[in-house]
This record gives sequence, structure tokens and C-alpha cells, in this order.
Amino acid sequence: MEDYQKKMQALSEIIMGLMVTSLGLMREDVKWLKPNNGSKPPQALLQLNSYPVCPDPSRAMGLAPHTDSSLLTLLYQSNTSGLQVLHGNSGWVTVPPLAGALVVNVGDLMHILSNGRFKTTLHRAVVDKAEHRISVAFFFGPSRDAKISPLIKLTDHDHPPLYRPVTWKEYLGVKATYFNKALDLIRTM
Ligand SMILES: O=C(O)CCC(=O)C(=O)O
Ligand SMILES: [Fe+2]
Repeated sequence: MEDYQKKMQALSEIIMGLMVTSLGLMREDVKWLKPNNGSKPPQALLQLNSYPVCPDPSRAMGLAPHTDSSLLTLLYQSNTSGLQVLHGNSGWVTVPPLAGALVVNVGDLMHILSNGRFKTTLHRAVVDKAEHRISVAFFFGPSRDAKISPLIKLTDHDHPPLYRPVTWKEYLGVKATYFNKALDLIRTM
């Protein structure tokens, strides 16, 4: 488990770097991503999900629709389908498990950091009538003291910052109270 977490941490940092550079920025524009001069390293949480067999899946939900509060989430799912994402006019779309593949979910903090360029993903988990399903979610977030706000280089007169600065801890508090309305609550305009 420890080894898994270390590998997920390293992979998250690589994906995070690629996402930042895809916005035309440098990794250095996100100070806490490459900790030096005493700044704390990025944090993460591992969550193990277990969905028992359900005789009538139409009458139960494994995990209610939500967005993750992380920057990004690396999700391993066993070979039973269950994860669904809300996709425009298509409604809930199943993300089938692929052997050897992980699902990468954009979380709320990435939405904030990118000033809405990367959209947080609304998703849910449904249950199966024949198979017990498990999934392992690795939530990657910023260092404890980092205030996450839209990256300054992504904002200008025409693109003002849409969100106020928050730490991960503060944001989790807002989320615990307001759930799927949390992102709207820290919106500045
Ligand atoms: O089990 C799944 O596929 C989804 C899990 C999930 O969304 C979560 O742990 O936040
Ligand atoms: Fe999730």
C-alpha cells in the first residue's frame, strides 16, 4: 500500500506538471509543486471504496453524484463497471475499467487553479447486481499551507480570477457543509 501511494504520488506530480505546461505555463509557476526552500510537499489521501452486490441496482446508489475536492484523482477500478461521469447531453456515461489503466479525474482545486480551464468532473458510482466492486481513489492535493487560487498568468483584464484563494483544508470544510455548491460559494463573480 505504501509503495502504491509513492507511485501514485510520483505519477500525480508528472500529470500535474503536464497539465500546467499544457496551459502555456512552467512547472515553476506552481511554487509548491517542486518543494524547495522549506515549503511543504504536496499532500494526498488514499480512499478504498467497496460496493457490495445489490439485487436491484435501480434502487440503490454506490456513491452519490459529486466532484472530487482534490487537484486530481487517480482511480483504480476492479474489472467491474460502476463509475459514471455526467457528459453534456449524453447524460451519465459509464467509464469501463480497462486492464492496466487508471482513470484521471479533474478535481475542484484544479478547476480553481486553472481559472475554470480544466473543468471539475461530476461523477458517481453505481452498484452491480452480480459482482462486488472495489475501487481505490488517490486524491492528490497541494501542500498543507498552499493557498490555491487561479494562476496569476492565466488571468488578465479580460479573464479576471473567478475564485478566491483557499487552502485544501479550508475547501474541505466548505465542501463538508455545502457539498456540490462549494465551488459556487468561493466564486468571486
Ligand atoms: O468507485 C468509483 O468508481 C468512484 C469513486 C469516487 O468517485 C471517489 O472515491 O471519490
Ligand atoms: Fe469521486
